[in-house]
Amino acid sequence: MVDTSATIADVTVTPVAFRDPPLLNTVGVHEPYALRTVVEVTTDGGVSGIGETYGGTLHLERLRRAAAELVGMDVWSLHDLIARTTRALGTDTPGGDGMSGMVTGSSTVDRVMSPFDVACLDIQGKLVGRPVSDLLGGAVRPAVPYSAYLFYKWAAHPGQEDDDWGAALDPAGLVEQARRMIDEYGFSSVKLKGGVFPPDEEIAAIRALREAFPGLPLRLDPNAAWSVETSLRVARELDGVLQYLEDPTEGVEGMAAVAGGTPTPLATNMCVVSFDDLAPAVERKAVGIVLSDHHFWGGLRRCGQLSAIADTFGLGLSMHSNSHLGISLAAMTHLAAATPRLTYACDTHWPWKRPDEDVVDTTPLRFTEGSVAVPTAPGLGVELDRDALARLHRQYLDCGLRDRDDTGYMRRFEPSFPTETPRW
Ligand SMILES: O=C([O-])[C@@H](O)[C@@H](O)[C@H](O)[C@@H](O)C(=O)[O-]
Ligand SMILES: [Mg+2]
Repeated sequence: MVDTSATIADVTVTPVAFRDPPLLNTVGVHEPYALRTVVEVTTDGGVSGIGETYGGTLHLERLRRAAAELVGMDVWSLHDLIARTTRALGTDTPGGDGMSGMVTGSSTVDRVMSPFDVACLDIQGKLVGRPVSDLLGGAVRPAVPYSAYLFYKWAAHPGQEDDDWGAALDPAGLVEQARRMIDEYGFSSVKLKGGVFPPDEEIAAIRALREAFPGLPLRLDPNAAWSVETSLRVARELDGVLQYLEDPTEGVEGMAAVAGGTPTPLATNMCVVSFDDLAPAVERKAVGIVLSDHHFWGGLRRCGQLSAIADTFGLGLSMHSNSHLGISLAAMTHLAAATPRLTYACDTHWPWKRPDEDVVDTTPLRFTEGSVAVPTAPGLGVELDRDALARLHRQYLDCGLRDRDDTGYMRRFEPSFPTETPRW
């Protein structure tokens, strides 16, 4: 019999930075670099696996604490991973979610253990010669569809030359952005990050997108920038136009009030972000669709548990994304492929990343007709490029950014940029 036993002998935790365009959202604007952390787990037998997560200071410090606790762990034990991460964190304070204030309240243990779960699955796959999707129950689709993720954006970071995408600050600019993204990637669903301009301007943008792309499902996500009343008004105006409306307003109670007044399904990656949030949301009928995200739901296997709960209570599943690199795209693709309930095209910030900046060779992750084929090589199917990792780590050291701060960056250019919620 093949020996598949493996104990963790070493864990490295490396923060990296990659260039990011000036994408606008309700809390501000993306800074010139997005921060991530790459973890590499190596077994006593010399097999290594990789994972990727947020890059903020507090999160990084927690990852390092957890990493030290994992040496000696059996790579097959999810329960020991949970126990060791919990022990490493002790009674830690909340925060460190790496999402610039847009998602709070996710479980710290789940966030910290997530990249290690991915790395352990990568190792397990290599040990048994099977792709990660097989370890998650098997792929139910050969390729995973992703959605075009539109952002209002400036033409350039202040003081820099215009980037390749140019500005998108009105309906025509967004239609042009969507057209290019669809032409290049083949996406067949479209999401607009809203909460940036007054709701009537964003309604006009959705109408322009509907007219330009008649058959494509459309989603709008203002990251809880609206009151219940505004949300109900927007939902009424866009009745029948949206596939779902994502986080129009804050909190389970607010979302329940909106959900009760519109036939448009509501989705969330803000008010249901941990297992503790599920019961109240189900009880209040606050959301129809949960955007899973293995980075804050505890990794790929914990997302499988989320999917079982969604099955039980009839919740739809979609997938959330932040700015990310290829390790996460591979992990998201394996997970989505092995989650029958996940029937919506997943979010991804991928088109906003420059193709020449990554820590893995991204060839296995090419988009065809808006989808990424599930990698079939053992493990995640992507390998760490150590030179590229060193380059992006150097960029992290040099760029000076240590925590995502969309609001602070915006206020350098618009000192009176508002932070009150709801904004409209
Ligand atoms: O990258 C952004 O600006 C997004 O707004 C992101 O931070 C959100 O977490 C996300 O995409 C969402 O769906 O809420
Ligand atoms: Mg969202």
